[in-house]
Amino acid sequence: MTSYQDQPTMQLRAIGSDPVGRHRRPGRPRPYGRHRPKTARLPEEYGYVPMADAHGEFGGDGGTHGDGGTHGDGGRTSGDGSKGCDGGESGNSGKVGETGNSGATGEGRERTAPRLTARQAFRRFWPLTQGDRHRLVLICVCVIAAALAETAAILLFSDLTDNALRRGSLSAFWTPAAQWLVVAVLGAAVGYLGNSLAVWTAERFVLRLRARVFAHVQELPPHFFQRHRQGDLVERLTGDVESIEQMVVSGVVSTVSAVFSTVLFSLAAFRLRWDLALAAFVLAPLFWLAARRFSGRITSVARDERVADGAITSVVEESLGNIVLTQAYNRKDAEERRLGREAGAWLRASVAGARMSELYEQLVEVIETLCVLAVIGLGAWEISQDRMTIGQLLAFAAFLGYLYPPIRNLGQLGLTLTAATAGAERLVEILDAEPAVSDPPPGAAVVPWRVHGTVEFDRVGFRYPGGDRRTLAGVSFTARPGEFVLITGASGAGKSTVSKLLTRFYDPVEGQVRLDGVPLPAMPLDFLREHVTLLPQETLILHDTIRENIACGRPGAAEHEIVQAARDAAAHDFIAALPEGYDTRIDPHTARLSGGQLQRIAIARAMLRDAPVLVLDEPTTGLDALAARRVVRPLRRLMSGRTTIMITHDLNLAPDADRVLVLDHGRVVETGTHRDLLALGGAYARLHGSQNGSSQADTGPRPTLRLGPL
Ligand SMILES: Nc1ncnc2c1ncn2[C@@H]1O[C@H](COP(=O)(O)OP(=O)(O)OP(=O)(O)O)[C@@H](O)[C@H]1O
Repeated sequence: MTSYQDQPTMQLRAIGSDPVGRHRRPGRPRPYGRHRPKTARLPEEYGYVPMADAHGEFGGDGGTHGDGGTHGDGGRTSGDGSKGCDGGESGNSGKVGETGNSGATGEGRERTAPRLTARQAFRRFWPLTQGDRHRLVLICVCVIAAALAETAAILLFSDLTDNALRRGSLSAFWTPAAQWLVVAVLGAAVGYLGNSLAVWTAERFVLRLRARVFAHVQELPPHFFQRHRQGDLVERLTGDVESIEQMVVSGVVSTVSAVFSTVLFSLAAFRLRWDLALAAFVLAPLFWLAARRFSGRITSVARDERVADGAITSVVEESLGNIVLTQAYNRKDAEERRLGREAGAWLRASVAGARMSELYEQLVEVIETLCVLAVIGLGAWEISQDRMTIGQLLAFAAFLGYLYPPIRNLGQLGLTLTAATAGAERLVEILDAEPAVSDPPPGAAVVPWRVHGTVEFDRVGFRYPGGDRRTLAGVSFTARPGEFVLITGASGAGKSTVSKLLTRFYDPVEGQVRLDGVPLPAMPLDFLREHVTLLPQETLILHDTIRENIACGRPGAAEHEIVQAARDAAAHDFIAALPEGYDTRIDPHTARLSGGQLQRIAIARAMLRDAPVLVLDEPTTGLDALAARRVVRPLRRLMSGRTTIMITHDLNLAPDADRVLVLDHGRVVETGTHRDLLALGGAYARLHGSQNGSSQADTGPRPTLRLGPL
């Protein structure tokens, strides 16, 4: 019979992940979906736990010393607490179970994500492992080989203690010692290979998933972004994406590891002492029951925490984006309270999660103690019957230190998976959001042609998705190549909506919009947007150099073309005067350039694009009179020879228009030239009069935007 005299002295690596964190190092993610550190994962997360952790569950070190995970959590909780919530908040930190609603209490935090089971979430994201499945298979082979090596080492250790140590025979030492060494080297080799591959595969999965979600987000219509806070979307693209990796790649590897380790270690246990092994297994289902009991609550806390993470990012992002408003209106305290509220919700969810994790840990600890007591009880009886020595019993008890972690991990893995579904739900919500428009099916698109620039709106009606009323109804007009059509009307009349239909952010629900007689949905989106340039109300600036900001109008443009576009936009002089010239980095909130200067950079970009149709949405909004005057000249150059649809309240530009359209509650109520409409004395005359402080008095031209020679 095999016997053990002492603890194993060799550092065996127990295989199997430990997702709930008994062996967790500080900073390692908890199972209920707190997002992972941004660095590469620790090898243990793929199923390889170093001896320092595996040791001591039942061995001399005892469980308390191996409790790095607890300290890790503690450190993190306090560290995150400093994010902005005061210590007093922790007094509210919920009891376990009380946090179900905690994440939904803060302002603007909605839970709109669909509910998924872990299985549905897994099925949804598993296809993304395509291309890396052969690596996953190889990782699993490594995991199994490592478990085999571990088992062999356990058996060789028993051989050594039985034959070399107990009998005190050195000659019986050499063969098992050499075999053990070979097994250890092989185990190290597959461990290295498996871990390296696992990190590579997991990171590739994260990369692929993020790219996929990001690509999808970029196709979503404007109303999606109006309904979701930007910070929350950022959180989904970072933290949630990473939590899904835990479910898919690490989840599969950890499951294979735990299952094989459990089976192999169990076989080894039965081989060593079948009666003690039976006693050890009798209470094992309790691990599974404990995990089941906790899974629902952990998912709920995980959801709260993901939502709270998104809310914190949103508040920080919104506050910093609105820093002028904050400072000018003394809103510093209000913003701090806002962040404090969100951070408080996060703290409650986080602390509840940590407590639940800890509760589960301690329960598992008690179950393990019960199992060990069952083994010791049976062993005591065996010893009293002279069928066993105390050394053998202690050796078997030490062996349980290797046997229980993978069994326990099987239960914990369930928790990790259910927790990761919280992140999956939030990503599925994005992925299921439909783009408002799509390219024509392959083969159905019209053949690209040389666009002349005739724009037609033919009885166009439109309602925003989810909107309760029509924004546009029966809108018809035509702008021929080179014509300048000005659209005006009261605020909310539907003017900007016209620009969104013309650039196909949405399709009309009635009627058609056509370019050169071709309905917009019949041409590829890229083709349309190459030929219709939008200069929206807010100046669009990339976080990049001025050169790149202009060049993105036509990627690949030569330097002299960029400079010429800047000259035409009256931007070259102030750009050249900057110390770094065209290499000056700017961003949307840049203080180095004025609003008018940024607008001229946007005009230079449009110049370079050289599209036959131009849509200008309030091109001078937000600029003072001087800046607006400086922008008008380059605008004249830009508009020259192009079909221009200008949306504006500023009727100073109207005398130059070939046609003026007046929109009211989504309908065209008047159309004609500036002079005709003033003479008509209707809606246009009233708008014009209110702008100029007189009614119908001024019928003369206001030569601000003459499209004559440049
Ligand atoms: N994403 C949206 N979902 C629902 N309704 C919307 C959406 N965007 C705009 N609307 C509504 O459509 C109507 C027309 O909006 P639009 O922006 O076209 O008006 P506008 O004439 O350009 O106004 P302004 O001159 O103030 O810019 C408004 O009542 C607005 O509330």
